[in-house]
Amino acid sequence: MEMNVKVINKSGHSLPVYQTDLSAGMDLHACLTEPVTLKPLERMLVPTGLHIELPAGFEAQVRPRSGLAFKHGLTVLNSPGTIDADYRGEIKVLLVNLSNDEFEIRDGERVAQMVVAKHERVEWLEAEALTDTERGAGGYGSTGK
Ligand SMILES: O=c1ccn([C@H]2C[C@H](O)[C@@H](COP(=O)(O)OP(=O)(O)OP(=O)(O)O)O2)c(=O)[nH]1
Ligand SMILES: [Mg+2]
Repeated sequence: MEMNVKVINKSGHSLPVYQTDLSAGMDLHACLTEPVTLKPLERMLVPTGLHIELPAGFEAQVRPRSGLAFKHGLTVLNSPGTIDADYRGEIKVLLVNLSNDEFEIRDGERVAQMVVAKHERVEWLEAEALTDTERGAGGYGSTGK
C-alpha cells in the first residue's frame, strides 16, 4: 500500500526500507545532529525525522532489532510502541540500554524496526455472563511447563 510520509531534518539517510523481499518490518534510522551515548539502564527518545499518515484501521508498531538486543542489550522500552493513525508528530523510538556498557548511537543508525498492521476497534456489549471455555480463568502457567 502507499502511504504519505513527511521527512524533517533529513540528514543523508534514506527513508526506511524493507531490507529483504518479505521483511515485515522496515528499519528506522536515528535522525541526530550529533551522536548520543546511552549509559547502562539509560533510556532515550530517539528521533527518526519521520511523520506518517497511516490510513484509518492501521497502526504502526515500533519494535526492537534483534541484533542490537543480542549484541548490545539495546531494546525498545515500550515495545511494541504504538503509532496511531491520527498521530502527525515525529515518530520516536524509546530505546533503553540494558547492558553494562555504554552504547553510542550515530545519525542514520538503524535503531528499531516498524511494522504496519491492521487493527480492529471494539464496541462494548456489556454482558451478564461470558461463554464457558476449557481454560476458564486459568493462566500464568496453568497448563504446566
Ligand atoms: O514508540 C512510540 C510510541 C508512541 N509514539 C507516538 C505515536 C503515538 O500515536 C503517540 C502516543 O503514543 P501512546 O498512546 O503509546 O502514548 P501515551 O502515553 O498513551 O500518550 P497519549 O496520551 O498521547 O496517547 O506517540 C511514538 O512516536 N513512538
Ligand atoms: Mg495513548
